[in-house]
Amino acid sequence: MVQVREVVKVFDGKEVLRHLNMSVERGTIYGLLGANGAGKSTTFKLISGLLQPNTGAIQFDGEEIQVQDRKFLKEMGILIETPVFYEHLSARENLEIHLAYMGCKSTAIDNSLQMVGLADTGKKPVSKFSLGMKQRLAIARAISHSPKLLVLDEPVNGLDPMGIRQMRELFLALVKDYDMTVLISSHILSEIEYIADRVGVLVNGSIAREVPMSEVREICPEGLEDYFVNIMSGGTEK
Ligand SMILES: Nc1ncnc2c1ncn2[C@@H]1O[C@H](COP(=O)(O)OP(=O)(O)OP(=O)(O)O)[C@@H](O)[C@H]1O
Repeated sequence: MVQVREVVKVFDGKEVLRHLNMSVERGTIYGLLGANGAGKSTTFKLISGLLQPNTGAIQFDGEEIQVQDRKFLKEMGILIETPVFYEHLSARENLEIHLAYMGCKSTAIDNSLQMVGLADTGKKPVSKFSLGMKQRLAIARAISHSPKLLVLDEPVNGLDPMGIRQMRELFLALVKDYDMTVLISSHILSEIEYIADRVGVLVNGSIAREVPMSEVREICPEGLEDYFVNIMSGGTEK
């Protein structure tokens, strides 16, 4: 569904991404890992068409992504960095505005709010939401227009353990029952380990390893955290 080919992204004269290649298969969950500042959010913004690569190309569903083209935006549900809302409006009103922008009917609002556990927030303005509630609303907004691809940068930030578990089940269900493909980053490696089909590790601006989770388990029975630490410390065998 997503093919990133030889992408270079430069900020202030510094190559943040250098010859980045990655591919995300349709109907799977891809976990993108990397240390702070490795370039995960930048990669997600490029794939979402929010940023333009300096060189290289990104294909989505066989077509080259054009930056800020609403045709691509409609196909993607995006949660990158800190989500921003109309704070004086309710969850429902925020989703109405989002769906109007996307050119979709508001019929999916109840289901989206239900899926993230915000069905009972009524007229409460977002300014009175907790951090975790805002994160849930951001997930509801990302899925509300039934995108093909969900791009989720640290989506469980601020969620309590129950919330993390609920969102984990939700992401798995979105792939299984709603035909979505998920691209996700998280520093909580146990979460990625639980849901991802494939992981990519971003080091020095490119993907150092891209492997199925089954291979990670074979190479590193201790789990994804050990696999990740091994790569970060220059390990070659794992
Ligand atoms: N708009 C920008 N202008 C200049 N530098 C930027 C910009 N956006 C990101 N960077 C730089 O690019 C690098 C990668 O940032 P990015 O946010 O993609 O990393 P990340 O892997 O998502 O980090 P984290 O895990 O801390 O969220 C960092 O050095 C950051 O300072």
